[in-house]
Amino acid sequence: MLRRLASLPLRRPAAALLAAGVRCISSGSVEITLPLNFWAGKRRTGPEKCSKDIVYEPATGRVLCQLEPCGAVEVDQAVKAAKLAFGYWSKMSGMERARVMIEAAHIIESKREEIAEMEVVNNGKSITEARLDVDSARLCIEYYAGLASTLAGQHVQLPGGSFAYTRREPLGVCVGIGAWNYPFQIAAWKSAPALACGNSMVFKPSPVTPVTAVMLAEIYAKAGVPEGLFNVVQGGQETGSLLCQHPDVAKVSFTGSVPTGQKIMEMASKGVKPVTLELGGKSPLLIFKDSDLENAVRGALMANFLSQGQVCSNGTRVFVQKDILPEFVKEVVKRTQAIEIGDPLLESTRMGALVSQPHLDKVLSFVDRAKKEGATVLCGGESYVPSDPKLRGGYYMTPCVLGNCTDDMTCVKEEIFGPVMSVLPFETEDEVLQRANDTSLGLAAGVFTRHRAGERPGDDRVLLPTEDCVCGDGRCRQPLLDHPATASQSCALRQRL
Ligand SMILES: NC(=O)C1=CN([C@@H]2O[C@H](COP(=O)(O)OP(=O)(O)OC[C@H]3O[C@@H](n4cnc5c(N)ncnc54)[C@H](O)[C@@H]3O)[C@@H](O)[C@H]2O)C=CC1
Repeated sequence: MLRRLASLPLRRPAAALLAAGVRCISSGSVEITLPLNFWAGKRRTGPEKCSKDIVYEPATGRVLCQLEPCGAVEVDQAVKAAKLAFGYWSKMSGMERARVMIEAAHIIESKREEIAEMEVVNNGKSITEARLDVDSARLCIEYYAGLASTLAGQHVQLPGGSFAYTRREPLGVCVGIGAWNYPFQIAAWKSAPALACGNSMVFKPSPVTPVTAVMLAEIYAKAGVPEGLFNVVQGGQETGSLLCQHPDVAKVSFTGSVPTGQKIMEMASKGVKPVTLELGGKSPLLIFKDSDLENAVRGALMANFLSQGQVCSNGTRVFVQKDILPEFVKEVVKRTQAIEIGDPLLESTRMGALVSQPHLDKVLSFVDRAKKEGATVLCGGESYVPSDPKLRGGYYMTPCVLGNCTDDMTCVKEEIFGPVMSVLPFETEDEVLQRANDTSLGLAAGVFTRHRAGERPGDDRVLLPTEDCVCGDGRCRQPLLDHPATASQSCALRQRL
């Protein structure tokens, strides 16, 4: 199938690829020469005199493009454009805004493959995952478009026939700062709620993955947002700081690491600006002996190896009840070793490249440290060189399962942000809850069991019932919908049945 990238010149002519019957883009074939900044409705070049950052293609290690980090002048131009657009957009009704956003969602749908391919080229994740990221971005825009026309204030009756009312007003120019693991999706997740409420946005992607946010800017423009409503400025720490400190910025929404989040909160506090921070995690996954092992194994693989393990909410501390530990570990290792690593643009690939060479080195150094601290590498944890010569410079590693882990090890305490699973045995529920919660990076959590808490065999703790049971036994905790007993039957009868 031929897919032509409208905005991104290809190194190899599309016709040649079409003749060969392959997709238009292949790893190693893309070079980006168009400017990656976007404000006031157009792509813009960065400052003339600046030291350029090199952006690499993770699958091959090739140079993809050069980034011109924006300075104070460019940041100011983008914020001014956003301020102007805010004047128009904020006066539109929610329904009018929703119409434009729905149009943007349709355009994303029609360009799904094109966007997903560019995400793969810039980020290194597999094409099957990148397509889902694009879908999630579109769904988010659709969802907030749906909310736009429901935003309303309140009317409050006061004594003596007086009344008060509240209005929901947009803040103004919002800044979005994104991480590199979900570049397109983060840009959509930040802009959709802001735009739905009548705000405008200046978005700064990670300098490692600058490419697809500007595609979103073009999509919004094509959908009909006012010029300057969604802008993209490229750069790293300095550009980000300039945005956070700009006096015309009303709010900052950030996704990234905890240390950067702390700095952003500090900067925003000087201007008394609200912030939304989505930061790192070291989340627990609890696998009880009564769980469906097949489900639990699949869950653990997904919670550790999706996007090469570069997911903030990954369940990287996998606590497994001792009784099933050998069986669980055997199955997890077998399936981890079977994960197909390679060219992220191939449909068969399950794990692509990590985002950069420094990040790969960092993840591998965590594995080394784990070994020194007494963990056992049950599989993987090594750099990997695919057989395809064009991929030899890419940033690949074999997914790793670490056994013999203890709670005090670095691999268990710190966010690795790579394909490294730490397996930890446990005996009782109370023990595992205490250990799972003993972290300053508790972003998410997962549990595999066939019983809800309080229902596990041998667990006599009383839980507040969520639904009334029809059987008349006050101690019954069976949820109504699952209950096989009728109103005339007792729980004892149900148990005998
Ligand atoms: N909770 C969540 O939803 C998510 C959290 N993350 C977290 O992000 C981290 C990985 O992403 P990275 O890009 O390496 O994080 P990072 O914190 O290094 O950078 C994130 C963004 O902040 C910018 N930045 C850096 N210093 C700044 C400063 N002083 N002022 C303003 N902006 C600045 C960067 O240029 C980049 O755009 C991980 O810790 C991960 O857990 C990633 C995705 C989702």
